[in-house]
Amino acid sequence: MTTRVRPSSKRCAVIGGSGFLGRHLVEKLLERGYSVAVFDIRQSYELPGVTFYQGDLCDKEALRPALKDVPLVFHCASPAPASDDRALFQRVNVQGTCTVIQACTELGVQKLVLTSSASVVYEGADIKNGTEDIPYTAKPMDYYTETKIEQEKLVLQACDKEGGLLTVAIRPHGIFGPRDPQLVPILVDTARRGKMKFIIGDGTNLVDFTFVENVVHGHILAAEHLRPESPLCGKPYHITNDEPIRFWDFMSKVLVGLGYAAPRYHLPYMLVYGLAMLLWLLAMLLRPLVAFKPTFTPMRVALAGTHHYYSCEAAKRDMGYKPLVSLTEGISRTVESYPHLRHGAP
Ligand SMILES: NC(=O)C1=CN([C@@H]2O[C@H](COP(=O)(O)OP(=O)(O)OC[C@H]3O[C@@H](n4cnc5c(N)ncnc54)[C@H](OP(=O)(O)O)[C@@H]3O)[C@@H](O)[C@H]2O)C=CC1
Ligand SMILES: CC(C)=CCC[C@@H](C)[C@H]1CC[C@H]2C3=C(CC[C@]12C)[C@@]1(C)CCC(=O)C[C@@H]1CC3
Repeated sequence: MTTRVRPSSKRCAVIGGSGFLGRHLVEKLLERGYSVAVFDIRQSYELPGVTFYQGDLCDKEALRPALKDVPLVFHCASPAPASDDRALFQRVNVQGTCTVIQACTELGVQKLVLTSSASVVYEGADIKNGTEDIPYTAKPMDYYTETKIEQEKLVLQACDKEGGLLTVAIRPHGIFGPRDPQLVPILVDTARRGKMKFIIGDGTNLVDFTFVENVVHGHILAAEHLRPESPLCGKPYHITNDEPIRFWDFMSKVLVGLGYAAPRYHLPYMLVYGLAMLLWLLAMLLRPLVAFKPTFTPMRVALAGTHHYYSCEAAKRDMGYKPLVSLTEGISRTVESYPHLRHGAP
């Protein structure tokens, strides 16, 4: 007779645990007494309490050892949104997520928490205090969003309350914090190239930026409240700082905090959006001859010039979520963590 090891409830796996959010999640889980298996295509650190498994999540055989005897799996791996490689997004976010679900089911994992994105409902028009019942956009603005929608559907549909895998999706928005490879580095790079002088539109559009530790808190609460009888089963939840801020005020606070000038001059939104569309078409047409990646993509211009903030009332109600770190504190901790990106730093 074979005896199956009963997975310890303080064991979990983090797929994408080498990334920005993943590593913060791993650190908090360790603090809370979990032992963690990290599965990622690259290893970026070593920590006591973490077992590292390197591999591609599309490869079930590579995944299996990381998920064996683990009751709880967090899936926060994805190619970076800045990539415009449709085949890669399709392979990793869609096929790879099917593989993750299959592996979890075959290995008897009890809970799967997916990091989705609030952008699954965003199509370039204003969203004010959006709730989770807004339908998925039928017109995703990039391949990243297109495949995040498919990924979220797959995970939520896999939820089986009758003794099978339980699933939930967390939808963060505008994650920022120490070690973020995207937001602050893109902003500083744009400023260093002298392109952060302009505000797109009238500058009053409100947006959610969410400090990474609040996103981590939302993930852990979701995992701990996910039970067959709980309302979380098969549902998506927005996790934000619950403090929408003007996009350009946020950018200015970070820039000024790092010693750069805040943008001052206004440009009409439709003009910049039109130019970004033209540039994008040009990039497509010239792709066989020259590869260039415009900074001002239509998606980015839309994000910079429209309202997009979301309600996190459902997370408060169903899992007792409350942001732990305010926007002001989050911005100052973030700015302090980037001495090498300060104005004048070598
Ligand atoms: N950052 C944000 O503002 C937001 C992020 N999200 C979601 O949060 C999650 C985490 O994002 P973030 O931490 O910013 O991203 P990161 O790119 O920092 O982390 C993702 C990690 O997954 C790894 N990875 C990519 N492809 C594979 C693969 N095929 N197999 C195994 N590992 C892989 C990446 O490796 P490598 O770096 O080598 O590609 C990286 O280590 C993502 O799902 C993202 O969609 C949602 C909303 C907002
Ligand atoms: C709220 C949210 C979803 C943020 C996600 C992160 C990125 C999409 C942004 C981080 C830095 C932003 C940025 C721009 C667009 C959106 C970001 C890339 C601009 C390119 C918008 C146009 C400009 O004038 C320069 C901006 C630099 C920073």
